[in-house]
Amino acid sequence: MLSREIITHGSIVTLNKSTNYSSANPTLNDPCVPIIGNSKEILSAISLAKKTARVDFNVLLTGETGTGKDLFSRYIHNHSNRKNQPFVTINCAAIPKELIISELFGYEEGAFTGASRKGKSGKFEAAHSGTLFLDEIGDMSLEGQLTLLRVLEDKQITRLGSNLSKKVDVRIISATNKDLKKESELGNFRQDLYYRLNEINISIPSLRWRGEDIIILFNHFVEKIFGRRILISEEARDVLLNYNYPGNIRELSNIVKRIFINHEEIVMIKKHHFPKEIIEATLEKRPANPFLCMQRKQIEDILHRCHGNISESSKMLGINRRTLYRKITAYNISIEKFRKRA
Ligand SMILES: Nc1ncnc2c1ncn2[C@@H]1O[C@H](COP(=O)(O)OP(=O)(O)OP(=O)(O)O)[C@@H](O)[C@H]1O
Repeated sequence: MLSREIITHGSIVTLNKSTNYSSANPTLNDPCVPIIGNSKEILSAISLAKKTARVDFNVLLTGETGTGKDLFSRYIHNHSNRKNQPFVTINCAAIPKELIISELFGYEEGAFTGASRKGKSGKFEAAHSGTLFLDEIGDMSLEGQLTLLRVLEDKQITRLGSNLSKKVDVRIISATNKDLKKESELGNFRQDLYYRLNEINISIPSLRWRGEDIIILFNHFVEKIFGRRILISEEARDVLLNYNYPGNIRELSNIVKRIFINHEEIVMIKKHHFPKEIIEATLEKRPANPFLCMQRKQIEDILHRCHGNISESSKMLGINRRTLYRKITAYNISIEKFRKRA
């Protein structure tokens, strides 16, 4: 088994291949799209995305802002047999309501005031034989939704101002951070379109629920932004694990950028290097991050499996013995009850 020593939060830890943050991640070296993470939650989303890629079903990606929906849409395309064909994206929230139809389906010369002389093809034509990613689909107007539904049913488009229909072969991936089912019940989103788009749903987990990925992703962004690895103090690690990340991975990457701007030369990331509001947010109600509750359960499960043996448990958890003892004390876990079972 490959093993090597790295230093985390000030102490030397021997990591085997399955606990090293870079080699443990099966997708890190993926030539297509690196989706970083090693938590059960993200691995199962990746596995579903991979399976889905092989078939031509429409996919609806759901998840909070910054969780990686855009990344997943590219991952699916890059793993599909359309990978050498166009991947076209449209952000439905960024386009004015009155322009969405012409953006999607194109227009002929003089179709409306301001239409260019030559006319223009739309995103559907551009994505022909490839994938069209409809980002923020929950923000599309009802009129746009109706036209989209017709195209999905007929598999042909008609440019604005034209009588001619064209066949299109496009795989649709959509994404939203809204609860589309609820929106359809409220009448804001067409139910028939919702079911058309949601042939497969992939829900991308929020970062706060992917506790073990927080440090992996943090290290990834540190390496990417600083261009080197940097140690993390134990207190800094606690800040990272305690924070709630409403902006998810985008926010985590921004935190690293802010540390870089203010402390480019540091050799260890310490608590006071974090933006003030992040530290303050973690001081409020504990635990701010529901992962910490899970962490207790995870530690108890491993202690149970190892009959309370600290060395074995710490190896399985990928932390050193001292850290495990600290956590056992902090969570007030009784090791004795696990030892009795031995
Ligand atoms: N698992 C991941 N590994 C590495 N980088 C990631 C991961 N997930 C997201 N990112 C990065 O985080 C940022 C936000 O991701 P992305 O734009 O895909 O999120 P989103 O869910 O589409 O956000 P929004 O709903 O706001 O459009 C991007 O820079 C992306 O590369």
